[in-house]
Amino acid sequence: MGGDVPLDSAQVGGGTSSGLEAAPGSSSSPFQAGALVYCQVLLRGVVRAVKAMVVESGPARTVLACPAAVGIASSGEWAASLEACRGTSFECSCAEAGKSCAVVFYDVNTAALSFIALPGATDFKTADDELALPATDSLVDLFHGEAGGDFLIMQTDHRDVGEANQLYHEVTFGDKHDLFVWNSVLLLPDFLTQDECSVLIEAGDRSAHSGTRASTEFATQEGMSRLPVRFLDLEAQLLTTSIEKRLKRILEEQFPELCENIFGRRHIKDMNFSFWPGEPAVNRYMVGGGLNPHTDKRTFTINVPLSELGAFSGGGTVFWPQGQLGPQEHSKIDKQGGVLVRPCQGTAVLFNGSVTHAGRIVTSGIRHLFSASFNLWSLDED
Ligand SMILES: O=C(O)CCC(=O)C(=O)O
Ligand SMILES: [Fe+2]
Repeated sequence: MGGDVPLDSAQVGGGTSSGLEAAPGSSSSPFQAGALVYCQVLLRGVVRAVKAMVVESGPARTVLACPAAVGIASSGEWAASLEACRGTSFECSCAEAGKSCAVVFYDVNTAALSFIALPGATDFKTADDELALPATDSLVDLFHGEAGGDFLIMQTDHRDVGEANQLYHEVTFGDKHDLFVWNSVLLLPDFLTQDECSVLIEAGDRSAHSGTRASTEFATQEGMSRLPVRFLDLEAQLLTTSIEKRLKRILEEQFPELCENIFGRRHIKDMNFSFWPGEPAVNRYMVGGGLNPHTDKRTFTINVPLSELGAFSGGGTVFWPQGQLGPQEHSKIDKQGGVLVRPCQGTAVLFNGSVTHAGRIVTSGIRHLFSASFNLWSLDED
């Protein structure tokens, strides 16, 4: 099962392009538009070194153009061919007259970039497989024109190449961060298998179609429902019990210090869950559906995207730095800012209950998400 599979990869989502309006080449960013940079990208356990060109740079987030060969296909997998990447890749002209190459745009964490060439980095190429460099002006125009309407996500890793086998990945935001505790979201790739995701999606759909009572707490508008697992069929309920156990096991085995810090003990397998009412749930977002900024008010939240990335557009979870607003001030949030995390199916997204976050509106398709916020308690507590 997913939790027993070695977790050898990780992903980070990018921010919204509109949240990236720092002037190109702004003094707080080391990168200038047009600079060639390198980074590693990760998806489903595969690490790729990538040569990329800066389109817009900012202190925290940078928009990159990458060779289309590292694009993510509509299935959410690496695109094996340009064909598979169609819809997300763009033709642009190259510095050398008369040539063009296909690129994909991504938002990345600026900390993920370096000028140091990475071994085997994927290069920009023309359709005839010749090496070529995109022309900066053409990229900037393309990004603001065709690509700029929506952002694309790069799964990046800003650890050293040698550390690529880490079991989890951390997305940080805000000036200061501390693993899970402050401005930090943890991602566990492949936490659920594809089959497990399907079980929950199908049970959620059956429940939605049969008119089960569903909560719309925090929902932006019609089109979103939270379907409590306790109203789903038995298979989904049993699976959820095993997911709960899997999570405790992984936390205890891989994050003992974190457990001590947040639950007051290193051994948590025997502790009991106290969930937010109506959770665990399968959230179901149809077109127009999303969740307004909120906090989950429990110690710990686990969200797992159940749908494949290609099943919907829009969507993903946006996070805002902590400590800027009081607990009831969500309406003051600049919704254009924030860091978007939009990992692939089955990745567990873990964060603490005081992080403000929102479910970004789905613009096509249907997005399903497993969601549970909880405290842990034990009878032998003082
Ligand atoms: O849709 C999302 O990504 C966020 C879900 C969420 O925040 C919740 O269910 O409380
Ligand atoms: Fe939430």
